[in-house]
Amino acid sequence: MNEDPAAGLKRDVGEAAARLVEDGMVVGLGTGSTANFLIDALGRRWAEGLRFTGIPTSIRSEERARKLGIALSDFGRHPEIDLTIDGADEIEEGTLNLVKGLGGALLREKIVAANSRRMVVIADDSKLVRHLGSKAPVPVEVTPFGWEATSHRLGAIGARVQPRRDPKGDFFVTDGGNLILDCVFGPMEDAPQRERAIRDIVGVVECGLFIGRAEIALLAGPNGVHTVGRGT
Ligand SMILES: O=C(CO)[C@H](O)[C@H](O)COP(=O)(O)O
Repeated sequence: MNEDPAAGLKRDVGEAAARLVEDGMVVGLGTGSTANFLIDALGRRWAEGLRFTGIPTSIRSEERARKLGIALSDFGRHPEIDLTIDGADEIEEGTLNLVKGLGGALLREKIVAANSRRMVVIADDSKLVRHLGSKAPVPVEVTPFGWEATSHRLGAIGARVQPRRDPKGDFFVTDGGNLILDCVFGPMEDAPQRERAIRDIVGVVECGLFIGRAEIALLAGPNGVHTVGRGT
């Protein structure tokens, strides 16, 4: 198995973010390899006596947190979340707008982020980009019915579209039973408008552009973890 070269940095930032959680909070638990380090660190804090309620953003994160004994609840019972901590595939300098969803959990992640008082994004500093779309495609979750037509419409607004497949070559199916179309737009100077254009297409369930959601980013680099706010 290939070792993730950024694993150490992801661990550092996951552990730093776990220190933001306080007793009594309702906490959105992100998805992905960085969020896994956060969940593991929260599991250790739980064992030491910290008590909070976790709202997982995917079945994978739910299973991981449950194994560590963390109390979980469903979003319907806690529609107001104090703090969500989640990873990202790209973080735009200055705006902290994000591309998310290469891990396939973007719909729940966006619902949880949209209903959180604060969202903190955690990543190694290779995820910081000048413009979203520089390195990552924009994942777009679509209904299985009519996905070809939806794909065509995404192509018409400038995307090079690749349906996501699982390791066996079948369509990747999200926790919500939908498909993902990975859309390459190249570097975008107009991500907010692009998000609206994507979401206007019938058949699109949600898109992996997170505009104005993250309040701060914790970024890990060789010199440690530092905090970046919007506009800096
Ligand atoms: O959006 C996500 C999952 O849907 C992840 O947060 C994103 O893919 C980052 O993952 P990783 O921490 O493994 O690099």
